[in-house]
Amino acid sequence: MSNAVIELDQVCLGWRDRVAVRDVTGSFERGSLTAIVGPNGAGKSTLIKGIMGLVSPVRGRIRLGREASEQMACLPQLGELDRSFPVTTYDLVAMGAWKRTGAWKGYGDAEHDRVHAALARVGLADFGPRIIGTLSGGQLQRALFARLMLHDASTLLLDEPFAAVDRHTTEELMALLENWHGEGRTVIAVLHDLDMVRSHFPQTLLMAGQAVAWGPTEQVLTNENLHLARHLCAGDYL
Ligand SMILES: Nc1ncnc2c1ncn2[C@@H]1O[C@H](COP(=O)(O)OP(=O)(O)OP(=O)(O)O)[C@@H](O)[C@H]1O
Repeated sequence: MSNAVIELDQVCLGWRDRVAVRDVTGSFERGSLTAIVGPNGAGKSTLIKGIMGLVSPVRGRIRLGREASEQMACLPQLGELDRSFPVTTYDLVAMGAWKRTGAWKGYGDAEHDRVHAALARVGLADFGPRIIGTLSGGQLQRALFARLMLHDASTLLLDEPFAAVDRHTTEELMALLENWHGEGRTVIAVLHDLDMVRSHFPQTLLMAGQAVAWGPTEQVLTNENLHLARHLCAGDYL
């Protein structure tokens, strides 16, 4: 499968009797940095869930290369996280090491050091003991980025990583994301800010139930394609 980490072949994904993603074909190349954009309800999160294996295709195939199937990590939408769960910020971040430590092995010094380093890297050095329900939206998003660092995965999927985050935090988290890309990881992020996509993401997949366009960002985010996406998701907006 050439340099593709994830290949989609006429993928259709749905919820009960409703199709949310229709006939998407294409691939994410190893080391690429791709934004998935589109109006509300365009199927962006559903596609991420399909790639993660949380939703099975009703038609078509999603093929993961070996490194993606063994080393994939996801940053979920903030709304999908149960913030009332009584877990500390430290423990939330440490969960990222689960694949290395397993459920019973416990944490060695090296993993403790990694958690502290990740917390410090996202500006939460003193927040380890705080229960996650007491964090602001931006602080929680930083903690989720720290958890992704612990995963140390080669393929990273991020669903609206900058939602509920101020400009300063967005810039810091975007720098982290670009750093992962610079390290050769494959990064896929669902975003709404098209200016940010234009300035930071070389590849874009524009969704509107189906793939309207997929390729180099400047060729995808044309007025014509954006108009078509709005039309296909009538009633919604970009
Ligand atoms: N858990 C679910 N159960 C039933 N339908 C769902 C579920 N999640 C999403 N859908 C439906 O699937 C379609 C695509 O939703 P999805 O969340 O993938 O869109 P999105 O592009 O991520 O939207 P947004 O930008 O608003 O987050 C919508 O019509 C939505 O109502």
